[in-house]
Amino acid sequence: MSSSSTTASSSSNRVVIFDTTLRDGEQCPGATMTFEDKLSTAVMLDDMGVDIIEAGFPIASEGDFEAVSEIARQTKRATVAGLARAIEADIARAGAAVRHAKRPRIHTFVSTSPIHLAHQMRKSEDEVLDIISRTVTQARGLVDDVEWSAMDATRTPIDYLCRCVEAAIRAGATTINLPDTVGYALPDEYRAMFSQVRERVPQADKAIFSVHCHNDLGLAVANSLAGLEGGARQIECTINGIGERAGNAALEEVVMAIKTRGDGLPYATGIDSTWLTRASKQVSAVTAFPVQYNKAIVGRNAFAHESGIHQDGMLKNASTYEIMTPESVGVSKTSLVMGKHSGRHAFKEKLRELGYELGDNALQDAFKRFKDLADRKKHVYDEDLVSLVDEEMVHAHDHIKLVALTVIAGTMAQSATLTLDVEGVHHTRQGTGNGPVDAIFGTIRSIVPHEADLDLFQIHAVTGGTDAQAEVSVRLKHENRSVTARGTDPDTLVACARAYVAALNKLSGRQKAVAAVAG
Ligand SMILES: CC(=O)SCCNC(=O)CCNC(=O)[C@H](O)C(C)(C)COP(=O)(O)OP(=O)(O)OC[C@H]1O[C@@H](n2cnc3c(N)ncnc32)[C@H](O)[C@@H]1OP(=O)(O)O
Ligand SMILES: CC(C)C(=O)C(=O)O
Ligand SMILES: [Mn+2]
Repeated sequence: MSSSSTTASSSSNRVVIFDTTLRDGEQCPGATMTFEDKLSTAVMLDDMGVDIIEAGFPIASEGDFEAVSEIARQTKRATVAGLARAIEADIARAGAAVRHAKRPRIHTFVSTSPIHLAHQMRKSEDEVLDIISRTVTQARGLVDDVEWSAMDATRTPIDYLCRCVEAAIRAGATTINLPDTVGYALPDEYRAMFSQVRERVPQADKAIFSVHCHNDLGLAVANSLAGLEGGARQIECTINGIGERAGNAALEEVVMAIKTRGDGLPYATGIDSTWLTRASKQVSAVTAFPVQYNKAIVGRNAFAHESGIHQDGMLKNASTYEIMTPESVGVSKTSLVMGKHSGRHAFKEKLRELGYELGDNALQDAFKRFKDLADRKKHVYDEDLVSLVDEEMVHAHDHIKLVALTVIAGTMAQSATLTLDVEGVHHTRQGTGNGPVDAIFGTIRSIVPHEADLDLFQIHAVTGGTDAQAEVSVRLKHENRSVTARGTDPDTLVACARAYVAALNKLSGRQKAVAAVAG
């Protein structure tokens, strides 16, 4: 795979894919990822052919700095970028985090719109121009590959935007990103902004122009593609479209639009599209953000046909109702039916069909849980396996584990007796509550005291039937940090306990904050 800065220019049709799942994606409330989640996601992004991985915002926290540094060390092909405000300390920190990468990039940004200059930055236009020159020069002193972004570009008067872009290019920026930070632009406006800036700024052809679109009006993908028509050749996007507020342009949608509509969109990316389903599942698993059923490309229904006329057409010829094949996004026609008599080979093959490739240990653990499930449940559906493997992938490094749970529920009393394994030591407690779920959560809290509040609690069935697995989502909030986690089990109350414990693991992350287990 060739690096972005060497191949993309507005005269080439190669579009650079800049993935910001680990930075802008992680900015959506509750989507916090652990260090291990970030590393495994970065490895996957590298394998699938992403050109640039924005690994985080190194000044934001020690954890983000460590994650960006480790991703920089481990990434084999992609450029690794760290985000920095137009502040000396941010740029130094980003430079230190990415310096071990084969291809390091510093991505620095500053606001340019009158609204942001007046209310957020409280600086004049000239002061910001000066800041751009200083900070881009500083970044170029640290790395050769510097991206500069005009925050809120789409609400910036074009004359001033051109002066800012000119200052950034003169100071050495190699990529110029003009984001639709607030998701306000219409496709034609966004295209025109790129055309005008590229036409008016001297030496604009020295830089690659980049789109970065938010989905507040549901236009993020349409705007990103319109930006290409205006001469941009880098698209900033995220898996499943996660990101600040309504999210960013979805990587899978951008990639498949380009691949499927080569006639109208004469561009190419370096992404191997057969990874898209797996990538979507991995990001959904590590963030615990469900993918909506009708989500384009990767939703559960994206290739499902229910109505008679459509099914009839599909049986005669798939092109009647499918504009791309499921195989092209990594969904194979599933054929194996799994049950309690299935063996490891079939299990492994089935997971491959569903888009998962597990290491030996994870496969063994998942197989054991599958057998347990098959003993308890009449039909093991694909959705059951997906939930089971998602859990396995996410919880391999947990330091708090649910060992046993007994619950008394009903009209007379509600209590929970619970055993947790905390860093290898078993703790058992009994507690009561206002209902069985309250009793379980209270008992967990008494074993592992913590300050976080329960911010969200949701239950839904993974499949139909009264023996369906329950999937429970729990969001915990502590100060300004919130994490979401999922737990599944045929027993709804066990799923509740699993979800709460998973959220606690995520919240304490690597800090082993559970050292304070109640004696
Ligand atoms: C559009 C985007 O997605 S921008 C990226 C947003 N992402 C994040 O904010 C996530 C990570 N952020 C953080 O961890 C924190 O906000 C930090 C560490 C970066 C900064 O924390 P704090 O120093 O406590 O500042 P706080 O977040 O309250 O305020 C932001 C400050 O940065 C300034 N600022 C914002 N953007 C920029 C910029 N691009 N360049 C320079 N200064 C900026 C604001 O004006 C404000 O400065 P002030 O304190 O002088 O008023
Ligand atoms: C930091 C910048 C690129 C951003 O995320 C935005 O403007 O939306
Ligand atoms: Mn953004």
